[in-house]
Amino acid sequence: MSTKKEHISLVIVTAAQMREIEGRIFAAGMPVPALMEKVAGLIANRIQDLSSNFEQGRQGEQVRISPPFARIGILVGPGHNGGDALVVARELHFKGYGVWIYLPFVQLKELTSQHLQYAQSLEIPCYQEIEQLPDCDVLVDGLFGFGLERTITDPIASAINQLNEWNKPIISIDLPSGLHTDTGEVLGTAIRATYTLCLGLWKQGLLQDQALDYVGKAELIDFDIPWADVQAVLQDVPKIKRITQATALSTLPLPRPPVTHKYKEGHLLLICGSRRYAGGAILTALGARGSGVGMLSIAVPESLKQLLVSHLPEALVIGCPETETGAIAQLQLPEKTDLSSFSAIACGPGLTKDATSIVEEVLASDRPLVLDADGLNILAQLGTIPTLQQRQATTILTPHTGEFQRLFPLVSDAKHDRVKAVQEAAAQSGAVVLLKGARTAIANPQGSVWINPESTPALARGGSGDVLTGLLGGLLAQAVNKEIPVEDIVATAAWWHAQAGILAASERTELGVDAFTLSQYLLKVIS
Ligand SMILES: NC(=O)C1=CN([C@@H]2O[C@H](COP(=O)(O)OP(=O)(O)OC[C@H]3O[C@@H](n4cnc5c(N)ncnc54)[C@H](OP(=O)(O)O)[C@@H]3O)[C@@H](O)[C@H]2O)[C@@H](O)CC1
Ligand SMILES: Nc1ncnc2c1ncn2[C@@H]1O[C@H](COP(=O)(O)OP(=O)(O)O)[C@@H](O)[C@H]1O
Ligand SMILES: [K+]
Repeated sequence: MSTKKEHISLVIVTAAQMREIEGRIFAAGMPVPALMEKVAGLIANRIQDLSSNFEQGRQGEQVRISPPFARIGILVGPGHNGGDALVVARELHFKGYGVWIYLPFVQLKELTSQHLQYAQSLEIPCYQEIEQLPDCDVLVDGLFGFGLERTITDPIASAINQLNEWNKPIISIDLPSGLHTDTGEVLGTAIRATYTLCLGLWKQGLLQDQALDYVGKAELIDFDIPWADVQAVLQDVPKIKRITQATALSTLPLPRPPVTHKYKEGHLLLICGSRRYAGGAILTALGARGSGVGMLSIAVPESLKQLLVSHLPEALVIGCPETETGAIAQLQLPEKTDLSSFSAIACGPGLTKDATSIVEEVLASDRPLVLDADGLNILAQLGTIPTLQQRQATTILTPHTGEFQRLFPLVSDAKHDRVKAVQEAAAQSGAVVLLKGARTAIANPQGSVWINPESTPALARGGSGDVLTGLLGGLLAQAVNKEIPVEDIVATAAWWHAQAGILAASERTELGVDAFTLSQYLLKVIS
């Protein structure tokens, strides 16, 4: 992959940014029709590749969907998304497919109207009513792209609902029609795509959790947007980027220097577990082990010590005095050790809310700190923003949506726009915030955001977050004294964790990825 292509695959844009980039290309002399022709030609080729893979059983037989058998329905909207679709219709017609157009609009943009006129001159049938569209093998959705700003109403809304009910493969051009380009919100109703061919640059809405039921498998159609134009538009605004394998691997502590020792490779202190939640401590520790951290110390209630030692013989397990309820009552570190002895601290999984004083103690330390689970619930009780304002060192918070709402009740709704919510939370708290979900989003206080674009619902399972906390803590400890931005390390952990889930699910199904198994797949991702 060329450097430019690598850069392009990282970028995430809003509709306004895309329009500005597009405007620069046109202002530089690229004719609008030429760009549409180029883009739609690429889409038509990709649809040809994809549609040959859709097989449909008819009376028990398997039929390959390729010319001259294939019947393709093209859904055309009034703007340039519809223009793209009409060029695709024409190209597929010439390739020998049976093509039918559904176009429920009268007012079209000029270029779209010209393409319609030509398609009609080729005698490609065109219908205004969805009922008239013959039975098709595949539908191509060019109703709306990034120009959609208003809620879709009838009759288009009913037509979209009906198209979804047909259960045919649908390939959406740019984004599934009906999704808000930035938030991924459904504007009334939306096409449920099998594939989404995103044009030029990734649109932010495609990476928001609420869009995922509609997006299907998403891929980027690169049409050679000049990098200078992307930079010119994006340089002054907070950068929102996709985590890729290349970005994630670039911050891994590999290769190790030949001359080193265990403390140089990071010393992580985990503080986790209670009598009630013993397993969470083991899973967090296994995540930390997976990170390769040089030295691992684990503070647990005394009654869990033997259990932890038997699972992690390499770790230094610190048994602490416990409360009546079996939570850690006091951090009793070994002689000559205090919190400043550690490269990083990860605190929270399985603590219960009875460990408030422990969380206060780590918050008061000058060490980089990951807070998760009960660590976050306790922070919320202490008062997130005023408490974090006292901290000088790095803090990383790793909430799921429920924890996020408890931590940041005044931040805008994380269900509506996760990217905006995580940006606001990081800006207000000064922490790096990782908002868990199907598309985990990570923000730093300056507004930079990483989004993890690939994961698996196999991870929606108790304990998988504990593995992430340990893994992240281990990577953070190894990065101490290295000049890697903290949010990049957090992004690497999120990517690694998700990839382990994907790999495990591919070998064991989505039901086979318990948190222990997940921890065992971490190494396989990078080896
Ligand atoms: N960027 C690039 O580099 C390239 C972009 N390209 C393509 O252009 C697409 C963007 O095109 P676009 O700007 O024409 O907008 P698009 O998404 O087709 O829809 C807007 C139309 O819908 C209408 N409309 C809106 N809401 C509505 C509603 N609720 N119900 C009914 N109507 C509604 C709205 O009408 P109006 O608001 O004026 O009434 C307007 O006419 C982009 O996604 C990509 O496919 C490529 O060709 C080349 C490279
Ligand atoms: N639908 C999903 N798709 C992908 N990843 C998911 C999904 N649901 C949850 N996850 C991931 O699984 C992990 C769950 O963490 P968390 O909610 O803290 O669980 P626990 O506290 O039980 O360990 C997070 O990393 C989250 O991003
Ligand atoms: K579309």
